[in-house]
Formats: sequence, C-alpha cells, structure tokens
Amino acid sequence: MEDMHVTAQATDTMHDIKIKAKDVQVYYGNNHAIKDVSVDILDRTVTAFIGPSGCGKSTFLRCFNRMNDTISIARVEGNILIDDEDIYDRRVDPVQLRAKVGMVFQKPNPFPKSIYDNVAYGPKIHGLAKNKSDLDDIVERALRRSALWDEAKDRLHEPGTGLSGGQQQRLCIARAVATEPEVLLMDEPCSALDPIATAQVEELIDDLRQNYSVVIVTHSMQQAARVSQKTAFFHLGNLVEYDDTDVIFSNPKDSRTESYISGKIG
Ligand SMILES: Nc1ncnc2c1ncn2[C@@H]1O[C@H](COP(=O)(O)OP(=O)(O)OP(=O)(O)O)[C@@H](O)[C@H]1O
Repeated sequence: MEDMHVTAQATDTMHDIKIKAKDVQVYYGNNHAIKDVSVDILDRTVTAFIGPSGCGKSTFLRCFNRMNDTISIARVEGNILIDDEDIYDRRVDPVQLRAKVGMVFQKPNPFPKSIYDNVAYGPKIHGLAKNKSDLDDIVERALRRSALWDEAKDRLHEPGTGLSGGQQQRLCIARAVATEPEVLLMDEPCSALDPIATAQVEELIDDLRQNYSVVIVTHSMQQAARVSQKTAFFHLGNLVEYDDTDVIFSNPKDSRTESYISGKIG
C-alpha cells in the first residue's frame, strides 16, 4: 500500500482535459520530491492540491508553467501536456507559456508600479493591445474580473503597494488574468489574507472557473472543500488519491487520505 501510486484519470465527462501529466518525477539534486505522478486536470474546474507540508504540492504545481526551470538544482522528467502540447518541448518558450498559464503566489507581490501598470505590464510585453484605449479596456476587464474595479477605478495611477493585502492579492489575480491565460495556478493564495479578504478571493476563484482551469495549493481543507470540485492528496511526493472533492472529504479510499483529512497526519 505504502508504495502504491495512483494514475489519476478524469472521470468527469462534462469537462475536457486541460493538463495531462504522465509519469512526472521531480528531483532537487538527490531529493526525489515528486514520484511518478500522473494526473488529468480538467478544464473549467477548480482542482485543489492538499497534503502535509513538504509533500510536493508546490513543486508539482510549478511543473505546469515550468517555474521549476528557474531553480538550478531542479530536474523534471516525464510528460506534461497542455491542450495536447508537450510544454517541455524545446520549441516552447517558457515566457509565452507563463502568459497562458498564469500564477498567483502566497504573498501578494505587486510590482512597484501603479495599479494600472501592474495590470497593463503583461498585455504590453505580449503585444495584446493595439493602442492605449485597447489597453485601457484590457486593464478594466481584468480588474472587473478580479472584483477590484470598484475599489480601484478612482486610483488607477496610485501605487499597487498602497492597496490592502486582500486588494493586492486581487490585483495580482488581475495581473495574471490580463494576459488571457487558460490555466491559473494559485499557490496558497489566501495564506496572507484575513477571513474577509479570503472569502472575497474564494468567491473570485469560483467565478474564474467559468473561464479557466484553476489549480490551487492549499493547507486549508475547509478551503479545498469550499472552492474545488476535484482534490488531489499528496504524501511524501506521491499522489495518493485524486477524486471529486466531496468523495475525498466524505469517503476517501486510501487510509493515508483518511488520516490526513481527520487530522491524524499533518
Ligand atoms: N527550491 C527548492 N530547492 C530545493 N529543494 C526544494 C525546493 N523547493 C522544494 N524543495 C523540496 O522539495 C520537497 C517538496 O517541497 P514543496 O515545497 O513542493 O512541498 P509542499 O507540499 O508545497 O510544502 P508546503 O506545504 O510546506 O509549502 C521538500 O523536500 C522540499 O524541501
């Protein structure tokens, strides 16, 4: 049982597979951090990665936009396909990939620029706006989608760092969605936020699912249960169980999942 790993397949016929990971291994030097993980991530679905600290959730998430490329000792093996395209193929430009696969981090990290420029930055470098009014529209759309427009519209040219923590995190989500990504990766996006800001970001995640495949790493099982439709439980670098979120929380098949959700390992 201990060495068993699951090949997690999508059972949901309503949603297409957006990301297909097959036999993925990640090493940091000699540390084998992700062990032979295969999983299908669905489109227009929120997928939560849960598991004890150090089990590899963030490492696996970072495989989807090749952020592990930026860590010199990290080595990724296996296949990751997004829309059937191998994202580790030599012809894939990681910068372009990261426009399609946006990421929001644990701590809100706005650029030291105005609210407007934070959101406009990506569309500008990727040439998504034809002119200034086009760019204005993109910025407004992204801020509306991130539920920040009403609070930010009268202070677009003030520094992003002047917003509250929860607003800054929504600004980072606006920055990520401004390049029209198809996948949104969120690594503990609420861990620095108070309960009200957390509730706003969770509501937003639920909205974002209409357009994107969202993958969220969270330490909070309550949050996973609230926002996700699919949950993957990781333990010691293995993907132990992957299923509908309500199944994982009400009727897990593996004893390790059961121990984790009941607070016996953690
Ligand atoms: N940049 C890095 N360099 C070296 N080792 C790393 C690096 N990032 C993670 N690791 C190692 O990889 C393993 C998995 O770590 P990872 O951060 O992916 O786990 P996690 O489940 O996201 O943990 P947490 O919940 O604490 O954030 C750990 O053994 C960790 O020490």
